[in-house]
Amino acid sequence: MLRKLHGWPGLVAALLLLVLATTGVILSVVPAIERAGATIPATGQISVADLAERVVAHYPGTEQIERSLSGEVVVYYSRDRQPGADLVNPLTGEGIAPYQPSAFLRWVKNLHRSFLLDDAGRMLAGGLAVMMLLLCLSGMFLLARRMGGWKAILKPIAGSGSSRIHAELARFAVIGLLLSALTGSYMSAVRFGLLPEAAAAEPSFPAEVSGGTPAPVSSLLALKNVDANELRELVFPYPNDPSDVYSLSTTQGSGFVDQATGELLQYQPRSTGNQFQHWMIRLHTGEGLWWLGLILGMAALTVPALSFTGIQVWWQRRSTSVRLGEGASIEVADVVILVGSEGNTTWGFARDLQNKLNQAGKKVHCAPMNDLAKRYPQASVLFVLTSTYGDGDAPSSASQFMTRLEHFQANDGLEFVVLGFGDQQFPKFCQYALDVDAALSSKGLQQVNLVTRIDRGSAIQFREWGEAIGEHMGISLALTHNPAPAATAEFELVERVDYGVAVNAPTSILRFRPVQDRRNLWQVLSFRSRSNLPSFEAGDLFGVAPPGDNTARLYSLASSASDGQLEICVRKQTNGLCSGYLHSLEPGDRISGFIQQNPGFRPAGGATPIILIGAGAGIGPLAGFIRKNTDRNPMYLYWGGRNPQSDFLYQPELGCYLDDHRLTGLNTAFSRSAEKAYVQDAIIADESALRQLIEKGAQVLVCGGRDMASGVSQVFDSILKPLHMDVDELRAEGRYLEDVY
Ligand SMILES: Cc1cc2nc3c(=O)[nH]c(=O)nc-3n(C[C@H](O)[C@H](O)[C@H](O)COP(=O)(O)O)c2cc1C
Repeated sequence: MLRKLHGWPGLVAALLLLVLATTGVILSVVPAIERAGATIPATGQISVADLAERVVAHYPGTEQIERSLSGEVVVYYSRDRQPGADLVNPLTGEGIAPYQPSAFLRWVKNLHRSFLLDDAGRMLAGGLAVMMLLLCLSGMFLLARRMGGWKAILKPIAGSGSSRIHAELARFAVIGLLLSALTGSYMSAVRFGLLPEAAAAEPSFPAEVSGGTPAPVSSLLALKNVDANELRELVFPYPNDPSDVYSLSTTQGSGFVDQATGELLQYQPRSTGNQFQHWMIRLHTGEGLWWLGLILGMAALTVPALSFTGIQVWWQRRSTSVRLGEGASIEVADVVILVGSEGNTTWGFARDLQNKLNQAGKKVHCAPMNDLAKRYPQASVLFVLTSTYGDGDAPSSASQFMTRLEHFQANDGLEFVVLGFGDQQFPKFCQYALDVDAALSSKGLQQVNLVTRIDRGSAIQFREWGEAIGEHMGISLALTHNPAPAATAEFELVERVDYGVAVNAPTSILRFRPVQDRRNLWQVLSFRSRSNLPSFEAGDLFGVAPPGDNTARLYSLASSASDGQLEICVRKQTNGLCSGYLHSLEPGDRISGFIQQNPGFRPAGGATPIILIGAGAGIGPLAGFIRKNTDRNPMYLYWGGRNPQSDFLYQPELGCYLDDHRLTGLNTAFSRSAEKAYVQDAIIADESALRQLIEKGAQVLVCGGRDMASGVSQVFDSILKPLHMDVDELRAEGRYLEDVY
């Protein structure tokens, strides 16, 4: 609801608000410019009587003196029967320049007030001010929710992209925008009679005046008693008319002054209501408060960017908001999927899961977590897919889940699986999923496996989770959802190094450089780089689809963006469509591909010892990690190939890395040489050294084929046994990472 209240008015009003904001920015600097050009006497330095005397000395035909809240003093006079108006110096009364209000500023003011449309336009502007007020208030609550509460509102904002820029800008500008919107709404409401207008202090003309000989203006007591800085307006009596009076208006009130006695007549102070109204106008215009004007102007300056990023966020949410039908009813469903989502991306994953379960013959019921039923009589598995929001909190479609869970009755044998969607950059990574997992366990449900945490919508992690769950359920669960298919870019092969042909394992190191294109307008506006290429690290993935096939294959990257090229290590598979295509490339050939981040497979930073294990082409990302180890942290590589003469991938580079200590130790095993050993054998041979490293907190990264990885994890379980640990435990601590295919 809050989000709808924020989104729709924002979208409708964005264009008109841009007009209001742009004109507001222009008008906001006027008080500061006026203030900079005005001479302001010190308080108590001169009275209105002094000011009038000095002005009259230079302008004998003075009819009126006006002082703006910014301090500009204007005299209206008549000379040789011609009316004139000049800006004057209040200290000397001398003219500075003819007073010529800017026609451009008048036009801007009219555009700001009424879109140049009189009352209809004023009503529209008033409506927009109210809308802006709603946007500011709903936005403040959304921001507080995003930050995990009001107390955290000033903390650094996590996240990325337009949503983060929108939140940063909004936090900076909200007070200024709120003030402009509130005062603007008030002024419109008063103008259209929705709020009472406080009567202005308008004293009635005095019934009696002394009618005596006019005294010099400098001697009139009522004018001597008022400081010049308090003056708003002094209208002079009609010349040679002793029955006329001075009309005086100050910041405090209004009255008349007898031109002979100097007595103040019919004085009326401003009412509190009038003062309030006056302040509301000043707070809106910054008149007389030049610094406030500038603050309001800076806040208004953010409106175009807020509109742009707001529309982007709205569009992203819309394009990911395709929900599913509920599918099977609660009564008959044998699988239930509950979804916790704030920004809708989790629904895309849920849809894929639901489709694939349906394909496997399951009757699936899918609903928001807030719709948790009291019972699912036929269900044997409950999936909970949830994101985390705020500071480890529930997303909006799960806000009621924990309360509803208290009344939930699980049928016997109901198993559950929690899949968390989050972002590793947040300190409480997938915290809400962990909380839900603990709550379901405490209800007596059986956990299928530990919570899996998906980082930044990783399609790979989701696919791997699906494989594991499918295996458990005895069905094929080939999950393919990818929330943001990456934009492809063109790459040119610059170098290839071939290995392994003699041992029937053709493997090539392929090095590409991105082909630079001209950026289109959208890329410029959204700060995209020329080649569509995001920043990447070794271990991230390069996606390529072979000609005539839309499905991309993913290859682990052996280089990072700072290397200026994209390096992959590819083994040619028998009948492999994509690996065959890549192996057919010659330097100068071009291909298109994309980069997908894989933050779940990176070595921990700092002095933590790193154990790298791989076989065959799995060495690619591992070689990339070693290349980047310029801090010379302890790094050990265990790698298995076929024959040292034929497929010892990266042999020259590894020699250099050992020499310059980027690599601390290298252990190899070759299956088609005299030793006939696999990488697991090299690991076993080094068992006690590895155990010591693990005791020191080492992290293990494994890359290569699935069979090799499962062999390695078994070997590690045996190595860890004397430490009363196992691979699962290391995995849960983020100390055992795998990139397998
Ligand atoms: C304001 C905000 C706060 C977030 N807080 C967390 C958090 O505390 N922990 C976390 O792991 N992810 C956090 N995330 C990341 C989201 O959980 C992640 O992007 C998720 O994929 C969003 O899924 P949804 O669009 O279905 O809500 C946050 C994201 C945003 C925008």
